Amino acid sequence: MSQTEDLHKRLQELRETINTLSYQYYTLDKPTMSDYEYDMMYRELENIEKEHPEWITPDSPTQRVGSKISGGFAKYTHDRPMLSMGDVFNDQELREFDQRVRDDLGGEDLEYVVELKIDGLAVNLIYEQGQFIRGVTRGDGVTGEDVTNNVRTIRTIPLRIDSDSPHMEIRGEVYMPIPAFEQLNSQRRDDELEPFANPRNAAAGSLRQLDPQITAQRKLAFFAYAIGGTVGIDIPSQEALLQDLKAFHFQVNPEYRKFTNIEDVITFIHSWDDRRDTLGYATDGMVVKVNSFAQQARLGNTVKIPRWAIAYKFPPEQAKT
Ligand SMILES: NC(=O)c1cc2c(N)ncc(C(N)=O)c2s1
Repeated sequence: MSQTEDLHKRLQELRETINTLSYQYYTLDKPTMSDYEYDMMYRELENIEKEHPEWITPDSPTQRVGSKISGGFAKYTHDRPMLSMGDVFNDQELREFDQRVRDDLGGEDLEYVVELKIDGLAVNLIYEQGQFIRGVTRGDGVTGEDVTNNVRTIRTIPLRIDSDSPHMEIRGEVYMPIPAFEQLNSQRRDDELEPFANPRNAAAGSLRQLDPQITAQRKLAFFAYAIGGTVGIDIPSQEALLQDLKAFHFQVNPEYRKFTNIEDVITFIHSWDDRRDTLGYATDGMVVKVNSFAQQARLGNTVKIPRWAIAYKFPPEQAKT
């Protein structure tokens, strides 16, 4: 093999290895290499790419932080609308949701998957042949803002996934972990800037920066939880989808559970009443979904919201005295 071919092979090894190390460090929170070794590999990759810019690919870890854009964000229409969700605020309304679902399904057996509702901002990630192509805010559910360069800086979002689907839309929530939020606000107070009111506003403000260098410093993260218009893969249920998203190396919130009746759903929801503030990220409720995608399709959606899911909203947290 020629020296150039050797060098190109080394670049490809470094790119794969560093992406895997980032996944273990940021998504699994299980670093497998010292920072020094990581930095040496990263610098070697940067040096080879400087010598051969023609070898740079969008999924290279050096491509996470792009350049500032001018003139605001382009608009992008989602292939499949990002629906909002009906809200309920008490147990009785959860039981009424369950009754409606069972009536519409003619009394057949069903399962619910219950997930934490992350208090961030919903984004749509588009992958083509496994390559991260575009990140779009939810916007009005039909059209959002193209914030690709900023989404690219989020370390828990893989730049490449192991799928040859020509088009895949992964949906989830960009959020700011509480420690990052508190550190950011402390810095803003030192700089005599207005602190962010809550982690959701901080995440939204950070994702809508025109300069990705600033977004990259805000320590945003992403929980994947849904799939949009997708070509070529057939997933039977929400539980299977969450397992697939995890296999694609997305961060999937681990606090989801599956139940066959609404009383167990209610018990699980209330098990969070006094321990939400131990999570390290902001939540504003729980999402209850019919697990089977076939049953979801039969239940369908109204214009704005699914008939197969409901969001239980936690009561506002008591102001800390
Ligand atoms: N509006 C929506 O459809 C959703 C919003 C959210 C949210 N903020 N966090 C988690 C989930 C989830 N796990 O499904 C959903 S679904």
